[in-house]
Amino acid sequence: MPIQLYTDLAQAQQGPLARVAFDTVEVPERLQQSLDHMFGVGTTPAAAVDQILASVRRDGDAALEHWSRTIEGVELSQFEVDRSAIEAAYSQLDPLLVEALRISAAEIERFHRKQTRQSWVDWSDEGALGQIVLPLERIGAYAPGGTAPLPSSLLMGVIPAKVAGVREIIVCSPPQRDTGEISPLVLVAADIAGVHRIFRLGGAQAIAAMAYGTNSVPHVDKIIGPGNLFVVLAKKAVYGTVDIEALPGPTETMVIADADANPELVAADLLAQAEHDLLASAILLTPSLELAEKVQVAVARQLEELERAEIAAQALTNRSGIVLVPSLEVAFDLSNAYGPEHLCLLVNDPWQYVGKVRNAGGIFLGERSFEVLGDYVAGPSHIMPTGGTARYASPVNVDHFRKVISLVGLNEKALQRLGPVAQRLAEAEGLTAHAAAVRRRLEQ
Ligand SMILES: NC(=O)c1ccc[n+]([C@@H]2O[C@H](COP(=O)([O-])OP(=O)(O)OC[C@H]3O[C@@H](n4cnc5c(N)ncnc54)[C@H](O)[C@@H]3O)[C@@H](O)[C@H]2O)c1
Ligand SMILES: N[C@H](CO)Cc1c[nH]c[nH+]1
Ligand SMILES: [Zn+2]
Repeated sequence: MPIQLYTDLAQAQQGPLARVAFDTVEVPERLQQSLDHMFGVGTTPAAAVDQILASVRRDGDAALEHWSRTIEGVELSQFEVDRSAIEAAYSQLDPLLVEALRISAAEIERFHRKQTRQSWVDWSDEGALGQIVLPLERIGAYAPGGTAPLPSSLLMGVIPAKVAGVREIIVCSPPQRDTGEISPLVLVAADIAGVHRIFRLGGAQAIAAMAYGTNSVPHVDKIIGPGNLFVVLAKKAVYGTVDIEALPGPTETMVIADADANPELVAADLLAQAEHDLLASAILLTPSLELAEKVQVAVARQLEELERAEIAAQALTNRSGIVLVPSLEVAFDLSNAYGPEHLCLLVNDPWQYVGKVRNAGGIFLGERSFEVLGDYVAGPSHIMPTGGTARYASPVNVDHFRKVISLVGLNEKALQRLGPVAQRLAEAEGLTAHAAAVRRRLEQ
């Protein structure tokens, strides 16, 4: 069976439910072979990423050319896509597909327009305090495209930035191995989303280019967007030089299902996310042994029909499983400890469980409100935290593209009330210049 059934909870906690840090993740054989080949035998993903980042920082465009040749297998002398290629991309797509991208973009925009946060100033007889809310100046969005171009991820990252009012949005996405070009789907999505500049760059080298800047690629204030292990490790490493929104890495789905769930649909939802990446994870928690066994059989059968069966099968073996739990209560405890990117509730009356969820990127309620709808058109950004980071991180949203400046406009009355307090605290900290700045005013 391609997906293991765990009837022993302790075993599941050592297996698929165990959280492994991004930089110590067990590397699938196929990936290790490509690392051995390009970076030397035994190189870890983290060491490869460090090497890429250091060289782009040092050698700029020359390093980008080198890594595009070595990793992507394409010769690039120009990284930026010009306008004519974007216009040509429209003619390569079925108009119905362009329409689907537009509908998706409109739904994402509609959802994110709800996320309003205004500047405010609060006046009183002591003067005013407030906050100025400003959009970031320039952000970089990463649109994945290694194993498949993901125009949906571009829309999910860029549209919230647009709604926030970011002045300049650049995008990096990997060139396709056969053409050396970004997929027309991604180019059209970028145009619909209102991207300003787009670069044919993938993986850690794309993240390095946007973080440090090169002659061709401007450095940005913040990098957002999902990606594979290389993208996640690179974003983690450049944090501080730039901001990042979170660490949305290889897709994770956790399904909690009861005995009444439809095993064919549960299997379909697990496979839909397993097909993303060798390191994707798809986990079912259920108190019903009958459902667990039916899902196991359905996964095996449906897997055979998939074009990406090889990737999905590896993901199912590596980091996935069906776990028999004593009760739904225990399922929610396990889910909160794991903090999945997606939590799908295929149970009777799913709304009654929402209050039990403390850690998850997104909750999908019921059979008709499944994750693939969220992947494309529901409205919330599908860029969600993975690797357990849902304990503290959120899906991409408008606030990721805004910053706050505090406003302090106090008057004499406030000085008389608060000045002595500040002076006392300054003296307690041994900061006599601070204390003097207060005292001089109080003595005037
Ligand atoms: N969490 C989320 O919100 C979310 C959303 C969408 C997609 N995803 C995830 O995004 C990922 C997309 O992955 P992908 O691989 O298709 O595309 P990708 O664009 O993220 O990564 C491809 C790039 O990885 C680099 N790379 C690949 N193998 C390498 C190697 N051996 N050494 C150095 N660099 C290497 C290459 O530069 C390549 O262009 C998946 O894991 C998917 O699950 C996550
Ligand atoms: N499931 C992914 C988020 O983890 C997003 C995606 C893009 N395309 C299809 N699915
Ligand atoms: Zn998906």
